[in-house]
Amino acid sequence: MTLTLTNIAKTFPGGTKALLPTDLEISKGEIVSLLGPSGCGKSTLLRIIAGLETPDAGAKIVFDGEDVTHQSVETRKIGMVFQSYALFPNMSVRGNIGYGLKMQRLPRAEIDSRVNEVIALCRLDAYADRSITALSGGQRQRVALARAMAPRPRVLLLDEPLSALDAALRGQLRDELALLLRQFGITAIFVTHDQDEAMAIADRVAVMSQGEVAQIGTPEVLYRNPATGFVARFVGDAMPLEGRIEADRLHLRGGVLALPKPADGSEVLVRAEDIRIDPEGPVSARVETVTFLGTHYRIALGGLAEGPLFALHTGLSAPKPGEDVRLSIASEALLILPRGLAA
Ligand SMILES: Nc1ncnc2c1ncn2[C@@H]1O[C@H](COP(=O)(O)OP(=O)(O)OP(=O)(O)O)[C@@H](O)[C@H]1O
Repeated sequence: MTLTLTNIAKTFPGGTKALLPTDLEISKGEIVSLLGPSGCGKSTLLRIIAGLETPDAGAKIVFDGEDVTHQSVETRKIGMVFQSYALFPNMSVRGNIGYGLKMQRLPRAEIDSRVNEVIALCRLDAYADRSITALSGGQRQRVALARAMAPRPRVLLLDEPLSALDAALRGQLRDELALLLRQFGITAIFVTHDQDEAMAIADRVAVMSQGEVAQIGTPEVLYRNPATGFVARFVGDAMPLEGRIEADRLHLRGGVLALPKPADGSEVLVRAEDIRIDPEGPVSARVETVTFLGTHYRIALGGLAEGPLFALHTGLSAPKPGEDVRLSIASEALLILPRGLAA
């Protein structure tokens, strides 16, 4: 299903502008993530698509050429998965998945066949007759997904579906969810505030800030070509380099860096993986802390900015806290961007 959103805005009573006029086009089978900090309006946008919230006048929501702007939640034929799962604890897995189909009064045989189909797809065969209370968080999440998919929705909406899980399980389920959504081939919109999750699951990510889509693109485009300092910070944790810009030179406390182009009035940012500890480097800094993380060391460098700047360092050894080191940053790795509106 293709989803076309035009001029979607939301002003809550009292005047809070949760969402400024937004346009978005999502292709058939595409998975789009709405990514942004708390309060940026992502849930509001999702709830408007679902029909749980009414947009301001002038909005248009079209599902495959059909205007659904004024349709109720039920007639939109969407599937939803929430953080809390909202499963019925006293029912079995099978009972939960079939519940919506029963409400639709589908014939028994049809219900059974659809329930079996999603149980197999979500690899829940071994748990089908268990009660929900006898499942792990990850298994419950798969049941919630299976239940949302059983009525064959036109679009699947997911609101922070992994946020109730612990960190290790989240990582595993993130990849699993990405795979399942693609197997379903369904158009899906996924709300999260976690950049790794958005990048792992979505074909395109819409980065939101203060009620607006700051940038939409593939994870690679957002990472390599962020449009603003805000997007660069949010996707890939770019850090601002505080210094004085004079044409194509950035004067830092510890030295001068060459910029790829004149940057007066812009913001210069860098990512931890692009800072090299290099005895020949043009900038000096002091090592504050060193954290060994297995694949690399994470080094906090002081004396460059107000707060520390982090560098990822690979190799068999690392400098020690208190040592003075020299750094280099390839000029093409520096991000020169308009100052982010929501820094
Ligand atoms: N029912 C409401 N009445 C008034 N203001 C609301 C209502 N719901 C949300 N808001 C406000 O609208 C803005 C956007 O909220 P929304 O829930 O869409 O943000 P979000 O990006 O999903 O945040 P979170 O990640 O914290 O859920 C916030 O400032 C919020 O306080």
